[in-house]
Amino acid sequence: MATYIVGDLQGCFDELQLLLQQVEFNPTADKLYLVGDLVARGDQSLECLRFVKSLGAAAQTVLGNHDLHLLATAYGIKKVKAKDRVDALFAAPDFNELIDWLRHQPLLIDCSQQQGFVITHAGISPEWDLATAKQCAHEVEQVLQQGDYKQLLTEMYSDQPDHWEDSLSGIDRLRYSINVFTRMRYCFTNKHLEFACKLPPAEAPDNLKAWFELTNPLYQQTAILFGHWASLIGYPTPKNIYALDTGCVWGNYMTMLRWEDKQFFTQTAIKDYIK
Ligand SMILES: Nc1ncnc2c1ncn2[C@@H]1O[C@H](COP(=O)(O)OP(=O)(O)OP(=O)(O)OP(=O)(O)OC[C@H]2O[C@@H](n3cnc4c(N)ncnc43)[C@H](O)[C@@H]2O)[C@@H](O)[C@H]1O
Repeated sequence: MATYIVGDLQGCFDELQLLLQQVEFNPTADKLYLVGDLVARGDQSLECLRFVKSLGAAAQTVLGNHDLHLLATAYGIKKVKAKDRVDALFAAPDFNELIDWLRHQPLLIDCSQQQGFVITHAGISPEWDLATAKQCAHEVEQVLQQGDYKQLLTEMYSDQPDHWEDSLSGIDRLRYSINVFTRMRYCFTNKHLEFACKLPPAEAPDNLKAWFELTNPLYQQTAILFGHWASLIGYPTPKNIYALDTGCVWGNYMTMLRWEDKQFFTQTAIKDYIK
């Protein structure tokens, strides 16, 4: 049995299949984890969702910002962006089923006890320990799965609050958590979140630090596997920090990590997705 973790798909279904063939993935014995953003911009979001759902217990994903945005568009809260190329998904007979399945996916997968890693789409706040991260993920998942998820998807679009306080409550607390788990890249040195910069660290302003370069004992205690940040490609992250989005949809490649021996497998983009 092997454990594989793959970076952002963003509708790049063929590259995922080629990677799975490369490692001879066996769904009856192996496990596939996904760091989220299964959809948007690539041309096969429908196939990606159907495939991951069809794997059942052999696969598990977290939610990314594009996945949450898809949910918002599916419930009529936001308009579909043409560049997201999700027309085939919206026209599919199993659309509602796929959207319902997606809404029930978590923000955090915790394998720290058994295998020594956790997975989120963007990262874990420099202001959280693991217990707080798990609690915050749980609170958002509860609303998405059983609460007023339409209201949450309506009110999640803001960059505030940009820092954590234990006293945060209501939509502010949920929004901070969503932004950390699905959108974070940079922080100021005081650990406040910054969302505008999407540059690679070498080109970022001096007053910004990648979230994982701030001080948090958690970052040494367990490995953190994440995606989201395509321009991080080639950046030497610290031990324990695994950046798996290598920008397939932007013309680079898709990355899959086999956890047991830490071997990386890659598949170059086979199409020009962003024209
Ligand atoms: N709570 C919330 N608040 C607000 N919005 C929310 C939200 N929840 C969901 N959303 C939604 O999130 C979606 C994405 O936001 P956007 O803001 O539209 O998209 P993005 O930054 O391009 O994000 P992406 O996740 O695609 O990041 P990536 O690193 O691949 O790409 C980032 C950039 O890196 C660049 N890039 C990629 N590879 C690179 C490389 N190798 N070198 C340099 N740059 C590179 C790309 O050109 C690109 O511009 C929107 O639909 C938005 O509505």
